[in-house]
Amino acid sequence: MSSYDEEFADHFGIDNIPFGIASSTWHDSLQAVTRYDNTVIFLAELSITGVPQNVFLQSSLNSFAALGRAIHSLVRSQIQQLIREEKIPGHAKEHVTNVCMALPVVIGDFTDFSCSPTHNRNAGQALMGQARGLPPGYLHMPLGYAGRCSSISVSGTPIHRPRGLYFEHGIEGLQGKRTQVTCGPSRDLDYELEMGVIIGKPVPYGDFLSAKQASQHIFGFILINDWSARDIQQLEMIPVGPLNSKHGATTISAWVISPDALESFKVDRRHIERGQLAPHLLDPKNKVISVDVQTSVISGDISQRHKSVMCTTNVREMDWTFEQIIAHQSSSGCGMRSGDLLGIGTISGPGTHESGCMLEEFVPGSTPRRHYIADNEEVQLVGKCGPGVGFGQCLAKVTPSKDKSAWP
Ligand SMILES: O=C(O)/C=C/C(=O)CC(=O)CC(=O)O
Ligand SMILES: [Ca+2]
Ligand SMILES: [Mg+2]
Repeated sequence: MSSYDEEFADHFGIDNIPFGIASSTWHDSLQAVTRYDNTVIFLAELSITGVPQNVFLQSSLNSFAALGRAIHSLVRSQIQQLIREEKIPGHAKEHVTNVCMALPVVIGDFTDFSCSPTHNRNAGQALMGQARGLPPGYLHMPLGYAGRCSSISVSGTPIHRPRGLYFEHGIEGLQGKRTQVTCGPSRDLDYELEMGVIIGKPVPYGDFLSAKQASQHIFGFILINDWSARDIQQLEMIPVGPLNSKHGATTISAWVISPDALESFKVDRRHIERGQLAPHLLDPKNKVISVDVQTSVISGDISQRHKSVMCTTNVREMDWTFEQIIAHQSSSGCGMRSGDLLGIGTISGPGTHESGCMLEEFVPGSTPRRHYIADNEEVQLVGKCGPGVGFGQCLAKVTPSKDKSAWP
């Protein structure tokens, strides 16, 4: 793992106990780990009861996720007890900079929702040049689109600038005249600050969940950067939604934060003006998780790293909860597998510098602080709930497209 991960020791106190997948010189096969402070603990080395022996030696957390919340809670509390009693054996521990993190789960399906009213209003206007208002379904159900799994990578993995078809434009950007179409590396590569939920206990095909039942199927939460090539998106998304603009890359954070760790950071949700909801979407607890999230763009090389904070906001700004997006996704009877990923959408608040992506700064009439992401720049997302509980970072560098040619 990069030395920058050391900066996040205070996200991983005794009240967190996240789950991840890692290898190291001493543990050369990928396996299940947790993190306490700056120590990564290899779970197969611990005496933990209540789980099948080989679960922690697998190269993904899917089998562990499938065991359900009662087992996850039991394992978490046993780890906490071992840490408190200083009974973690030396050979189970490695410093965070000596391990290599991998994708925590094999993701079979990825859906990305769009639950921020601010993002919905601004993104449409910036892409199309005119105010659109909220889409007709927006207040009735969480709206989403199918993502792609083959290009999801773990924090620290460089991404390639996506290539595709888009309207040729000059400095006037996406608002320029939209006539000539070209094909080449995207010129308007953006990030999207998001959080996602990973499914634990599966939902059989044909069954569905209400929002009230959904929490039993949550394995945990991660940060997501839903990289978005805005020029490609502008040309392709009408009428069936984004495809290659979103599929070129998605970066997720390495540590899966459990619902148990987040329980004490639940707050009352803000009032949302909308009509009656379908019964499966009712969430009578009316609580949302409060996570302070931040996006930064990092330029320069290792000797002179310059970081600009682009956005600071909180996931409680969203109009739908994680339980509601799970309920909605399952309501067709599609079934859900352990490891499936559902993103909540770009987290944008209403205030200044609360936009979870750059596109929103390009709404006609506003003055963006900078252009989209250049090759060799890095984008860092960070999520923190409170003392000892956070997500660490979701970091990735943009490298040039493998093919830099342009057509025609
Ligand atoms: O609303 C639009 O025009 C654009 C939508 C998106 O970019 C899709 C998306 O990823 C939504 C989100 O992250 O909230
Ligand atoms: Ca998105
Ligand atoms: Mg993406």
